[in-house]
Amino acid sequence: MSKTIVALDFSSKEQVIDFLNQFEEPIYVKIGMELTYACGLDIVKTVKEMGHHIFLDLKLHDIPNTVKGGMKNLAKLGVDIVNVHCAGGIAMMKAAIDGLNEGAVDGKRPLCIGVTQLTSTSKEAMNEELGIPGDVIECVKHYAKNAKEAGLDGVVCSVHEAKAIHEVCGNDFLTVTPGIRLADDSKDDQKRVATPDYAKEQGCDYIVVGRSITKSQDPVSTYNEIESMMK
Ligand SMILES: O=C(O)c1cc(=O)[nH]c(=O)n1[C@@H]1O[C@H](COP(=O)(O)O)[C@@H](O)[C@H]1O
Repeated sequence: MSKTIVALDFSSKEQVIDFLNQFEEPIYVKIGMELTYACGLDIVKTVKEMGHHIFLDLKLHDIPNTVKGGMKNLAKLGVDIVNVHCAGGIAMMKAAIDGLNEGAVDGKRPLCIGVTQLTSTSKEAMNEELGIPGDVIECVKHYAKNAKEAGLDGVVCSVHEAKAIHEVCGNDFLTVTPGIRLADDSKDDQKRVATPDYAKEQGCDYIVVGRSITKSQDPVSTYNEIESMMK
């Protein structure tokens, strides 16, 4: 199974198909809000029929009853991973799992992971704008413990917190890490970034990579290079 999840941050079905047609084997992809809001959830069916694994990244964050109902319907799509914001709290995360179990296809629900602090958030922004004191790693660990208590399968965090999360929540608890940059890439809007090599060293279960691959001159060779660093 691939360790690199490619973020399909495109705005049309044609762009997605052209991009995916370059790959000879199925890969792991992430369908997020840009693509879903452009194409609707039909895009999930299209990508699934091409044989790819899917992380459906809609980051649910609402009252427990609404998240439960939303997850029940998302579970029916037969994707591999879905997510919520840990900031929604333990009751909301438990409701997400209940909804996924209710909607599970053939008794198998998607994995559910919780977004801790976005990788675009710096310590300064977390302290001053969000009003959360302390170091990012403390907040991320706290959210990860809540996610585990609620029955989630793992969290989204930066590479810099993955090791600490495995220590606190166990090695079976998934760490999915965006904010991946190759040495010569710009950071763009990301703040807590790291290379694939460092992600491997820190024991990240999956890395999420968008622009470094989708905007590469040769996406397939960049993907292969990144994937080989994670093996
Ligand atoms: O949930 C996510 O996937 C996510 C969480 C997070 O904290 N940071 C983050 O960048 N992401 C997603 O990961 C992808 C990163 O894209 P690039 O910065 O282009 O590699 C985007 O699709 C983001 O939506």
